[in-house]
Amino acid sequence: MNILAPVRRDRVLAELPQCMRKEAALHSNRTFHPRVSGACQEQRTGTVGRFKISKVIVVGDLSVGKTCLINRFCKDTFDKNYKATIGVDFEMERFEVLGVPFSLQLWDTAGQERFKCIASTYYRGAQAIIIVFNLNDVASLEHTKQWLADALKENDPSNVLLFLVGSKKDLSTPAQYVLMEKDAVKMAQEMKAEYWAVSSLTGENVREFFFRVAALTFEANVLAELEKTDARRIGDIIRISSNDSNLYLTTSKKRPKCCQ
Ligand SMILES: Nc1nc2c(ncn2[C@@H]2O[C@H](COP(=O)(O)OP(=O)(O)OP(=O)(O)O)[C@@H](O)[C@H]2O)c(=O)[nH]1
Repeated sequence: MNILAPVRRDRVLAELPQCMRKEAALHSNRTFHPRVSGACQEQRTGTVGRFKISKVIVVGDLSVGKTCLINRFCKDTFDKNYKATIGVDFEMERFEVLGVPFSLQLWDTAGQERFKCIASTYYRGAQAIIIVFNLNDVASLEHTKQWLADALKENDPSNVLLFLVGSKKDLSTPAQYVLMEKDAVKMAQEMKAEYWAVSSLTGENVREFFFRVAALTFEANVLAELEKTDARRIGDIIRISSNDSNLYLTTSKKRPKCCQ
């Protein structure tokens, strides 16, 4: 029995959302990996779509706009007053990707130094890390390296997707933005992260960004699931062939003379 309500119609992804900048993207393919779309069509996505909830953590300096970013996407609200996050908070978002249900757990963590030790205990097990900086504050971009290093201490770097997000785009003039973007794209390339610029006040790029996070996390999950199935199959083949050779050995007495 399915006790969950249907996925909201505006959380249905039928195509791969595109990156913002090709130079700083996790990949710039136009469509989902063919193995992933094939597996979805044939309903061979294993635990993805049934039990799997992917954890996404959002880190970055205090007041860069992490809570506002999550609230704009999940609740379509914006609060102009600053209320520090104490420790952590989280929101669940359900999607449907290529017909398969998929859930993200978005963890909003505290940027204030005094709450950092509480927040960092929740970093473990992330499948995606979103590092937020303020597009109008160069220091917050510089600090993203440290936020990433801290988050990666608790996670396997080869198994996690990274996103570098510049916030408060509405507050920069076009000229200021162009300058900041250059540094941000360079930073994203160094980190092997995908770069986005957003405004939670106007909503610019917020939905596009989270759709991209959901799609790429989903894609990585399904590929991992397919690799597990491949490994199991290879294991079976090795087991069967070793059983065969045992059979061969036990029946070796019957081998024709020419083979002995
Ligand atoms: N103009 C503008 N202000 C924003 C935007 N995003 C956030 N703010 C403001 O920036 C302040 C901090 O936002 P938060 O989302 O609370 O920041 P945070 O990163 O969660 O802060 P901590 O919880 O301390 O880590 C608030 O006053 C927000 O209204 C934005 O896109 N544009």
